[in-house]
Amino acid sequence: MNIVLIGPRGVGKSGASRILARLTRFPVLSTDLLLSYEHDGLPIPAILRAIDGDWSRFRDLEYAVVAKVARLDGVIIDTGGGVVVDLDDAGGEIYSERKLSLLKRNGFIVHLTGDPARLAARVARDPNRPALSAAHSEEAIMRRREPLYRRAADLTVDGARMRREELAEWIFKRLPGAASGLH
Ligand SMILES: Nc1ncnc2c1ncn2[C@@H]1O[C@H](COP(=O)(O)OP(=O)(O)O)[C@@H](O)[C@H]1O
Ligand SMILES: O=C(O)C1=C[C@@H](OP(=O)(O)O)[C@@H](O)[C@H](O)C1
Ligand SMILES: [Mg+2]
Repeated sequence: MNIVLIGPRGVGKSGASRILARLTRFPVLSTDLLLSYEHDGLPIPAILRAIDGDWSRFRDLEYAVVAKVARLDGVIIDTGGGVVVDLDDAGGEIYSERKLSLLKRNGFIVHLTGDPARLAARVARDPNRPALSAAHSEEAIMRRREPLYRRAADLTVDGARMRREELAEWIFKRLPGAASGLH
């Protein structure tokens, strides 16, 4: 079984993944990093520029990575904040049945949640996070995605409620046996 971290940008998925790796002895695979790996090491903003900012294509590339990584067993999957979405014909974000059904087949989905206003301020300072939309604020996008994360989640926890180590231990205690690294 895998452990899959989902949630908005800046909530602490990557940080929590690293601590969970220590506790479970599972390795971490980041979908964003694997996407970069498959594009000759280009960072995410550069991949987006190379596809002319086409988020629908980005979601297809992300899907291809998810399809591969979800076949592994005994890994922590650190996802990008948009893993729960695909785009409909009008460009609106909808629940990504195709990505989540793959991740859920052999994965325990841990949702980190946090206050969208605080998270939006945190990611605004980070040059490695491309703007998600010219039309909508990061905060509005995070609020709209919240029910999609909840729909996917096996476990939801407020990422800001505890220190990072405490948070990872809180999650670790609630993992099903097969995902705890103890089997
Ligand atoms: N619990 C926390 N308290 C304070 N800062 C945090 C916490 N979790 C993460 N951060 C900081 O927020 C930023 C985003 O964390 P990161 O793990 O990269 O989030 P994500 O992978 O969900 O986008 C980093 O600069 C990190 O140091
Ligand atoms: O929220 C999103 O749609 C995205 C989040 C990013 O990952 P982080 O959540 O690690 O910032 C990255 O996958 C890409 O920029 C798109
Ligand atoms: Mg991350």
